[in-house]
Amino acid sequence: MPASTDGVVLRDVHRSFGERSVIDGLDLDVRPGEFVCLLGPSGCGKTTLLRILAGIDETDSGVVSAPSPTAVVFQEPRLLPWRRVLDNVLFGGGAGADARPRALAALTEVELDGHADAWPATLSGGQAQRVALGRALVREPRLLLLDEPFAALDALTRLRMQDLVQRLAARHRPATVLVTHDVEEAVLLGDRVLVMSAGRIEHDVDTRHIGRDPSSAPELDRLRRLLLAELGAAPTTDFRSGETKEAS
Ligand SMILES: Nc1ncnc2c1ncn2[C@@H]1O[C@H](COP(=O)(O)OP(=O)(O)OP(=O)(O)O)[C@@H](O)[C@H]1O
Repeated sequence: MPASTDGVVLRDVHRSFGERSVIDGLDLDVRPGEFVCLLGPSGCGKTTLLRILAGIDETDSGVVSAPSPTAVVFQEPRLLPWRRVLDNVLFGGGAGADARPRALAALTEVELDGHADAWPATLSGGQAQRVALGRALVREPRLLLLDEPFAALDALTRLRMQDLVQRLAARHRPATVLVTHDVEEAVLLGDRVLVMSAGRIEHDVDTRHIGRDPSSAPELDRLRRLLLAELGAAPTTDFRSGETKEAS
C-alpha cells in the first residue's frame, strides 16, 4: 500500500471472502486532521475496512492510499499482562533514546501519571483502554483507527473517554476513523458521519456544526432519526416525547 502524504484515499475498493463480497466498490476520503465516524449494521464490513486501512488486510482490487504511521485501538485493550504499563506503552513506540520520556509523556496525556509501574491486571477497564490509547499516541500516528474503543466501558467512563479522545485528536490532528454502533457518539465526535451498508459508504454527513449544547438538540435528533432509519433500526423512539413509532 502506498503511504500517502495527505489523507486517506480509497477508490473502488473490493474485498471478498470466498463467495462473499464484503467491501464492494468502496470510495472514501479522509483529510489530514479530520475525524470521521463509521456506522453500519453488524457484518457490513466496518472492521474489514479498518483492517485494510491499517494495512493488515489486503484488497482484491482498487486504490488504497493511507498515511503512516498508523495506530489502531480495539474494543479490548490488548495489553501484554506480563509487562507493566510503561512497557506496554513503550511497546507501541519502538526503540530510541527518547522512547522512555515519550512513553511517559503519552501516559500523562491519557491521564495515567503515577501508573507507569502498575500491572495491567490492576487497572480498571477505562484505565486499561487509556493505556491502549497511550500506546497508540506514542507512535505519533498520522492515521488513528479506533474500532469500537468505548463499547465495553460503563456509561460514565465512556463519556470521559470520548472527551479524552476528542481532546487528543484535536491536539495531535491525525486523520481519525472511529467505528461505533452509537449514533450519538458518532454525531458528537465526528466531523463527518459515514453510514456503511453492504460494503460501501451510503451516507456521508457533515456534523461539525452539531455540539453538545441544548441548541443542537433538534438537529441532533433529526440526524439520529435519519441514521437510525438507515441502520434499519425500527421502530424508532422520539427522544423528546418518549413516543415510539415506526421508522419510515
Ligand atoms: N478473514 C475472514 N474470513 C472470512 N470471512 C470474513 C473474514 N473477515 C470478515 N469476514 C466476514 O466479512 C463480513 C464483514 O465482517 P466485518 O467484521 O468487517 O463486519 P463489521 O461491520 O465490522 O461487523 P460488526 O459490526 O459485527 O463488528 C462478515 O460476514 C464476516 O464474517
